[in-house]
Amino acid sequence: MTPLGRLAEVHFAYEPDRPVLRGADLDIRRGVRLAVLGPNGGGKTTAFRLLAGTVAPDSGTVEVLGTPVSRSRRALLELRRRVQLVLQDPDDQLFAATVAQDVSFGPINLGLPRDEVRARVDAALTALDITDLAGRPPHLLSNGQKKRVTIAGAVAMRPDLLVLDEPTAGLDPAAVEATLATLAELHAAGTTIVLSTHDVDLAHRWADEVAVLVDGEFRAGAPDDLLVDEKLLAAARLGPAWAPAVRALLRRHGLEHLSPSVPGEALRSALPADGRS
Ligand SMILES: Nc1ncnc2c1ncn2[C@@H]1O[C@H](COP(=O)(O)OP(=O)(O)OP(=O)(O)O)[C@@H](O)[C@H]1O
Repeated sequence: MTPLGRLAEVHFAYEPDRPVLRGADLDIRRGVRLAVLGPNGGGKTTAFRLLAGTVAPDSGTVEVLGTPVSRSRRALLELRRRVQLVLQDPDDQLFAATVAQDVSFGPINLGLPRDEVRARVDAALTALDITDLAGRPPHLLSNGQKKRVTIAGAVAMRPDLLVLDEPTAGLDPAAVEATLATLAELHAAGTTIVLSTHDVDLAHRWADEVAVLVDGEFRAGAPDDLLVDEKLLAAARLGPAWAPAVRALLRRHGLEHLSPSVPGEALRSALPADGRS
């Protein structure tokens, strides 16, 4: 089946002698939750920008639904319906006088009727739990609130593929959980989601697939397989993950039905007595 998004043998450099992607291959299957991990400056944002058509590869192909991404005006407008990229820093994306105006910008640009725009904006603000912010100027919001507004703006476009650059960076733990819960709802509603993160445990518990970007190339696979590879994690400057280790421990005790993300008390009461001390 044609993947929703694909990078094949992609080479890319902003400056000729500083390659960022060096033959990168990545398939994004429809319906997947894919976490992309890698060191600072590794090229995660760049790969996302290629998918969104804001930069073009030096060689290789970038495709969305089997069609090469073209940067003509018309093609980019069509691409915006399919792929929405939420940047890491919300200040790079927010510019309207109010939150509601900001979220309505994309749907208005699509030329949708006014009622449809209003319905989409209402639905997006509700999905992100920010209806109370609708009339506020974005620049007066906290970073976490701004992040939710930028995600709402992308959601209002009803994309097939939602790409989020470090959506949980800088959020307090409750906001991280709220963001993940929202992403779970969007995913359940049929959106394919790709996010980047430096948090291996978050990737492990959230993603169906992970892709680790090292030396300009992706290694992709199942979280349980890839995120226990200490050499790979070290190469990607990522810390060792607790979750895969806990899962292995649970398996050893015949408790594989429990999730490593089960809160501590439930886990303790479920562990055999010798594991409790
Ligand atoms: N507009 C630009 N012009 C020149 N170099 C750039 C530009 N944008 C990014 N780079 C360089 O490209 C490389 C990859 O950057 P990119 O932002 O894709 O990495 P990243 O994996 O998203 O990093 P981080 O984890 O820090 O967000 C870095 O070395 C960066 O300095």
